Amino acid sequence: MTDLPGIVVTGASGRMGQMLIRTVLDSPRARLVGVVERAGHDWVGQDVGVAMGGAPVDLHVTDDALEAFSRAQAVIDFTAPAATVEFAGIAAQARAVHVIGTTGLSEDDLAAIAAAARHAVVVRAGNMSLGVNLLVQLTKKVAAALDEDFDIEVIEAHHRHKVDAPSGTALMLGQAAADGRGVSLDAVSDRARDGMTGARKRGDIGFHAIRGGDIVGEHDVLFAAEGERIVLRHVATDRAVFARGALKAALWGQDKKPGEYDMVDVLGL
Ligand SMILES: NC(=O)c1ccc[n+]([C@@H]2O[C@H](COP(=O)([O-])OP(=O)(O)OC[C@H]3O[C@@H](n4cnc5c(N)ncnc54)[C@H](O)[C@@H]3O)[C@@H](O)[C@H]2O)c1
Ligand SMILES: O=C(O)C1=N[C@H](C(=O)O)CCC1
Repeated sequence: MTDLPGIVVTGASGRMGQMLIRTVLDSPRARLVGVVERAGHDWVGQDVGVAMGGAPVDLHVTDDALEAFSRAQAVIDFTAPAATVEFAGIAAQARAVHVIGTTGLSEDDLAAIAAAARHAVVVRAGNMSLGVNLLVQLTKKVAAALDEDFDIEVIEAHHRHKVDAPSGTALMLGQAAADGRGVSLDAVSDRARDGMTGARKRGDIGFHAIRGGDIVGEHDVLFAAEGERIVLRHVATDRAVFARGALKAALWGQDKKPGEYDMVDVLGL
């Protein structure tokens, strides 16, 4: 039992944090050795089982990431960009696999994570579900097969609390479409249409973000031409799909060399 990889979950009280804690506690392949929340949060110091509204699990929420990570083989982190950058440095110091689900990371954030990945395994993906990572591969193939007579638009929908747009998943899908076409996403990305925009530019990849209610995550990649269109769609109805993927990544990373990996590597797609 004690040989099972020890996992720390950060952002314990969050939507994903709670889902991850349940997933690790229920897993026969890993043990939960720490749960981290931001300093000042009222969960800090509480038994996490009780804080989540259930029975005690004899594990208390801490704001001391350094101490928690030092006892872990992997850290699963779905928090916020500033926290994730800080955790990347601490996980690298502890030589723990850092599984990053956090989205909305800037170029500077990504550079800091790349620096940490020189010393430890980092697995990062804007979406950890099997379905979306398959959709990424399909998007690349369809984009490669079609020419610019097909306009590509990525449409995503999420719950009202989401703070970043386009979603990490939408950016993965847009990147896959651009890769399939052999173009730079930065050069063709069209993210904001409002007012007298002029006609659509041939070759652009458009992004649209819907926010409302409790939508878990929905993504369409639309290929629209004269007389026909193709829609590739993924609908997540349960955050468990992201948590299962993240735990798989944490276990997969145990015997890998330091470096940056994604879910395509983990799933062997
Ligand atoms: N990659 C994926 O598959 C995937 C899936 C779902 C969500 N996400 C991303 O995960 C992130 C979190 O999503 P959520 O819906 O759970 O958000 P949330 O707001 O419910 O949870 C974030 C948690 O992180 C905590 N936090 C913030 N700063 C912290 C710090 N310094 N130390 C410790 N904890 C800290 C917050 O207190 C909060 O509990 C977002 O970026 C979201 O886009 C990714
Ligand atoms: O709920 C969120 O926030 C989600 N974020 C990821 C994204 O930005 O794509 C994955 C889906 C859910």
